[in-house]
Order: sequence, then structure tokens, then C-alpha cells
Amino acid sequence: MTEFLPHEKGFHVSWDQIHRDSRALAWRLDGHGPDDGAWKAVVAITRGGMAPAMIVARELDIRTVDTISVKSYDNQDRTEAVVLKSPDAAMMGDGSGILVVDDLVDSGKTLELVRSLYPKAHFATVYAKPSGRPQVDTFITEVSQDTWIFFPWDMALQYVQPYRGKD
Ligand SMILES: O=P(O)(O)OC[C@H]1O[C@H](OP(=O)(O)OP(=O)(O)O)[C@H](O)[C@@H]1O
Ligand code: HPA
Ligand SMILES: [Mg+2]
Repeated sequence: MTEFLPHEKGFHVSWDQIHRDSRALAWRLDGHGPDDGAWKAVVAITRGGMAPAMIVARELDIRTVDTISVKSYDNQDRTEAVVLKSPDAAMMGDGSGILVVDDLVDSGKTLELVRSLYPKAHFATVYAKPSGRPQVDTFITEVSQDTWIFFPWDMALQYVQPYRGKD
């Protein structure tokens, strides 16, 4: 595991935590849409944005949910961000009234790309690192740049040696 983890710190997020933090994100966004406070639709940046987007859409009672697929990482290695699948163009327009949701912003390259396509959209993430902050309009928790966030969909419960049993 250590050879796969070059970062100094790991921030492990449980399902319960991501649920609470995504709810907090929804409550922060409630009433801040451009149309009498309402949002037209939620767009999840797949795949990591899908669970938070579902929770936000549920809390805000938004039934129109679409996805944009952006691939930026191979495991923990950054690659050029590319759009693999776009949301409905007629619905998106310039992004006005659209809530774009992702699990986190790290370097900001993913949001930079999506923002360039839909400049009027509102960009929300559950977690944010300092380099990506200029790209995100609303987020819940900031972690340091050298922290790697581990999400529950990438983890599993497993046995650990007792503390006194370790060498
Ligand atoms: O701010 P950035 O440096 O661009 O990084 C943030 C993005 O990277 C991760 O997605 P990834 O491309 O790994 O795809 P996934 O959501 O399918 O895991 C994460 O879910 C964000 O979408
Ligand atoms: O800290 C992170 N955790 C999970 N996926 C990520 N993609 C970019 N940064 C991260
Ligand atoms: Mg992602």
C-alpha cells in the first residue's frame, strides 16, 4: 500500500461522512439558484461526483440530473483532462442555473475544463484543496494539498494487526 501512496497524509471518508458533508453542501446551495433561488438541474462530474450529486439533488428536490464524464487521473497520476461524455446541450446552454457537482477539487484542472464549456454554471464540490479553490464556487471542507482523500467507494473494511503486534 505505501508504494501506492506517495502523499504524506490520508483523509479517509466514510459513507456516513460523505452523506453528511453532501447534505451540508445541499443546504448551503439551497435558495441560491438564479431563478427565484431555484436550480434548473444538477450535473454530476463522473464518476466521483455522482454520489454527492444524487444526495444534493435529493435534498433540493431536483429531478433533472445529467452527467459529464471527465477523466483526469490514472490511479493517483494526473493526466490531461478530457471530456468523454457531455450532458444534454439544449439543457446546458451556457450553464445558467446549472449546478455542477463533484466530490473534490484538487489541482482544479477538471473544473477549469468544465467551466470553460459552461461559464455561467455554479461549481460545487464537497472537498477542496488550495490549488483548486479558485475554480470552485461552493465547497464544505478544505484539506491541505499534500492530503490524499480516500472515498468509501474506493475502500473496503479489512483486518488490521493489533498495535502491539506490529514490528
Ligand atoms: O481538480 P483535479 O486535479 O482535476 O482533480 C479532481 C478530479 O479528479 C478526480 O476524478 P478522476 O479524474 O480521478 O475520475 P473519477 O471521478 O472517475 O474517479 C475527482 O473525482 C475530481 O473529479
Ligand atoms: O485526493 C484525492 N482523492 C481521490 N481522488 C482524487 N483525485 C484527485 N485528487 C484526489
Ligand atoms: Mg472525478
